[in-house]
Amino acid sequence: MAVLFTEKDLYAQHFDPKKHLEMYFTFHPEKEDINVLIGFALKNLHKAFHLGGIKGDTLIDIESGHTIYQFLSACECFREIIATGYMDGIREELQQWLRKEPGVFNWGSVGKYVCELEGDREKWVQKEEKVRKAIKRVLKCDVTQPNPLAPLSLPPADCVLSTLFLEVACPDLPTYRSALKNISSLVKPGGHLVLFVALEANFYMVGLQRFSCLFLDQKCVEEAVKGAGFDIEWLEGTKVIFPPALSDVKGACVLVARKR
Ligand SMILES: C[S@@+](CC[C@H](N)C(=O)[O-])C[C@H]1O[C@@H](n2cnc3c(N)ncnc32)[C@H](O)[C@@H]1O
Repeated sequence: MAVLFTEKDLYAQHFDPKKHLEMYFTFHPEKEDINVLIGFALKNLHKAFHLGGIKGDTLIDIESGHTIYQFLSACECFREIIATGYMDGIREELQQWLRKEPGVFNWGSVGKYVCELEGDREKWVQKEEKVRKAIKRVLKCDVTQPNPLAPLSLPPADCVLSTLFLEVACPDLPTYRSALKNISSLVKPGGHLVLFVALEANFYMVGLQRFSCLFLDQKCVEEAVKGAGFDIEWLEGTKVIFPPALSDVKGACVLVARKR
């Protein structure tokens, strides 16, 4: 029997953000396979923002969820970061981290890794504050809408970022392509799109709950990005092998594209 693609409702009811962070976002010697994926993302986001010179006034992150690793390099390059999320509960998780509430996830191991890439592992405390200061707003976002931030209408941003999101939210390629076009409307001509994508995956687990992924190869992603009005400047890919019970993901890529 065909497995149905995970709908939003299942995320609202069964996605455990704390478990997700514990499982996928702690550097641990015993989690070498998972470390490869997060390490790859951090190195390439560092390459895009710190070394690549993508900078400007505003960066919009599409479906930040409850994570902040995607801001660790970008916070040095933008005056304002707008975080977004579809679900109230998930946006609240991020707000709790911003308010430094007790029990929030400790991003120390991930943060220190990025600080080390920037030359000083010990500046993590300052970096954490910088991320908090840079995130000026946390907005509702729905990528199925032509203006994903409706009813707000914001000036087009210098950069739109999205990490590990569209492939878990879009059940098929037409929906994926259309969501990328909707996201594209938020970027100014000449502005950048930065994507971190899980490739060739059908599912990933959070605790005992299975969540779907749209199976994408690199070519599908490249074509969708070009079709949404961007020229790809660079793309870095890697192979990934996870414990089979956790996810059947085979690879990942970070790409940087510029809007025509
Ligand atoms: C794997 S997390 C990605 C979050 C973060 N950007 C990251 O890099 O880890 C997936 C996020 O997508 C959201 N999501 C999943 N399906 C969705 C859908 N159909 N519409 C809107 N959001 C969805 C979930 O609430 C969750 O926050």
